[in-house]
Amino acid sequence: MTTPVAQIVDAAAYAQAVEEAVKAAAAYYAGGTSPLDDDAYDRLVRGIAVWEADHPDQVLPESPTGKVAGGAAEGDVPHTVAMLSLDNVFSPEQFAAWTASLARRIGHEAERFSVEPKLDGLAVAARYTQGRLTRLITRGDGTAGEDVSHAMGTIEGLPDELAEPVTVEVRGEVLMTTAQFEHANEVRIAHGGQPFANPRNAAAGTLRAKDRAYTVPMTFFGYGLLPLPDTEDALTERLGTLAHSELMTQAAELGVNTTATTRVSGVTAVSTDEVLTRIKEIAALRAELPFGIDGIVVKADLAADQQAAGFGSRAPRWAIAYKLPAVEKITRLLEVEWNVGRTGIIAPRGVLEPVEIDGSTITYATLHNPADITRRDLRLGDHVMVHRAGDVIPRVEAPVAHLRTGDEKPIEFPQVCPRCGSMIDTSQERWRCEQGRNCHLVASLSYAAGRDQLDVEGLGATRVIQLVEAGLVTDLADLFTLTRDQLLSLERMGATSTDNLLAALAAAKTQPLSRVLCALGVRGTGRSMSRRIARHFATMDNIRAADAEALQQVEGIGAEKAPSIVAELAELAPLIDKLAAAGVNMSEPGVTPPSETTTDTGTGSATASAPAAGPLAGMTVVVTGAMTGPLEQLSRNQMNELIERAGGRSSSSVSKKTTLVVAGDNAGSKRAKAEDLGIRLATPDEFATLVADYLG
Ligand SMILES: NC(=O)c1ccc[n+]([C@@H]2O[C@H](COP(=O)([O-])OP(=O)(O)OC[C@H]3O[C@@H](n4cnc5c(N)ncnc54)[C@H](O)[C@@H]3O)[C@@H](O)[C@H]2O)c1
Ligand SMILES: [Zn+2]
Repeated sequence: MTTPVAQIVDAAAYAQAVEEAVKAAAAYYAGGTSPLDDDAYDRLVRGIAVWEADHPDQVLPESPTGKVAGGAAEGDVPHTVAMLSLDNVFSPEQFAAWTASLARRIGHEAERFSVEPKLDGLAVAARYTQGRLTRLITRGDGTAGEDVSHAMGTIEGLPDELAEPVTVEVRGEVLMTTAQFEHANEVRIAHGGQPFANPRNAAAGTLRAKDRAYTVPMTFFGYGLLPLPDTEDALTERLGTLAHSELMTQAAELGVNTTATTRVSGVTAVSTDEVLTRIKEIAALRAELPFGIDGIVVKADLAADQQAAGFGSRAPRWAIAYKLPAVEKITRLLEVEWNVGRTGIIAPRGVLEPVEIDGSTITYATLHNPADITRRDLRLGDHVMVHRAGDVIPRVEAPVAHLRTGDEKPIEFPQVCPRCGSMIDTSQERWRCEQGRNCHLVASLSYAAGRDQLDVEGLGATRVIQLVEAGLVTDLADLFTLTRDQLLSLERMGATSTDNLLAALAAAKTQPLSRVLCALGVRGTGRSMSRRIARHFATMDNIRAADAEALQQVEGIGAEKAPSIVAELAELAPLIDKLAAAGVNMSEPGVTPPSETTTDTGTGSATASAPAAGPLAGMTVVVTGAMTGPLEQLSRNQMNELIERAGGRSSSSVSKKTTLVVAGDNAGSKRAKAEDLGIRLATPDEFATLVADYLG
């Protein structure tokens, strides 16, 4: 992993960078939302450090470099021994370099290492006097911390009373497990608050908050145990001589939860290679852990090795954090899509400005549900924190509200099911299409009955829903076997409507193959593609007999699309058979089927239909603007059908390949482009004359 650095060009940029970092760190350590994600913050601080190395006489006193918590946290309770931070490495090479430098300091290789997860919470010192928990202190600036004793009793793993009446200080990380975080947000929302952005923020905010009307549990993991001054008992004397792993066992015996209870740590490894293997194992388990980790902490285990290595001003020299890639980044929420699942659940999905998280580019993230969007007050254009770990679906965690410009737009919720148009059941947090599992059926029937497909008049969404709900129709083919009595049994269905619908369905059976194919809703076969396929193959049997290669002879079907069309048609085989059995037309009028004999000769033009005849033969025609005169009533789809009946090919965009542009009233850019390219233009009237023989 590389460690990029913010470029700082002059003293003014330096001062600005320091100010930005100090503000971000202050928000971060107070449990608020920082305008920077961790990567961005680290980049900035590294840039500051680089500039300071070149300009040592211009270092600002408030600079975050070299300080615990970037100097952003403080307190008035002095620590007996400094509570330091950790230095970082990012790769096996950097880690090997660290162990080598450690060996130089100690005078030999470290005897053995303990390997623990780097828990993503915040450090606290818990003071026990004769076994009773008396004080809780944050890390602060390392020399003094804030008294957070009000949180005693709310932290699991940090008992009020130890198993023995000893006077010691336990150090460790306070965090929220995923379950605790979810619970905390529920409670907070119930009290009218905004949900926390992530478990770390939640733990920091909760630990520091005094006088809250409610308490939410957190969890403690100890990773340090030390004597307190002016005490003399048997334990105090021993503590200074114990290895880290032994200290952890001791802490556990006293009743404190330690990192050793996480299934990923407590192991002491002898060699650098073993440590690296362990690091890899822990990293691989990251997404499954019930709490967040941002790295792995490796410590020289033996007290003697630690003493020989000593401390720097910001971090001990006998421990190192092997950082894992950040799983959270800040990016922008551009749009919200509403997807309907198999069971009818309508789920919002955020479209993001692409952002790289842990090596993958993320463009979508789940937004949970509408209530969650409202609670978080998310808006389009917001900067948002996006979380992704392992193979888990990325999710939008929280808006970074103070980065708003005022141009953000509210997120619109759908009023009806975005797939089938039915009502939405909004009684649960997860919205659901009232059609449930039938949503897809309703949507596909409505589509098939649409104007550009089978054009069944009187079969709108409401009627489709009624038929599906009554159990009369379970697939498209069932429409064509509906009886008069069945229809009459439906509510609001009189004799006239029934007869009209039956007539419309009878007419639909005679629609050309191109429309039947389109009605099947095969992906990638919209109106014009269906027409091209139907004109090429002439019959449904021929289409179904075609393999991917044969399909690619149709203009616009490439190597990618062809196999998926073949596969989908194979899946639809029972439905197509059922439609044919119900008497639905399966051929394209006016097209000669490719002859069997030519197929056998394998001349290459095997499945091609006879060269198109008609006034538009060989021409590519684009229609734009409003049609008038004899063409006035024709929809754009009907115009395209007309073009193809007359032997031409219809297209929606003007290019060098275009032969003719039919430009009606208010034709805009397409007409202009045609003029630019010197393409022949025709008025609707001129065109109507040209294709007069083919007008319906
Ligand atoms: N987004 C922001 O604006 C912002 C601002 C400031 C800091 N940060 C982030 O905070 C991090 C730096 O924070 P830091 O200096 O407070 O600490 P750190 O996370 O770099 O490492 C030191 C801390 O690790 C913790 N820790 C967890 N598990 C441990 C274990 N098993 N043994 C020992 N210690 C363990 C301890 O609390 C210790 O104080 C960086 O990743 C930085 O990106 C972000
Ligand atoms: Zn629906």
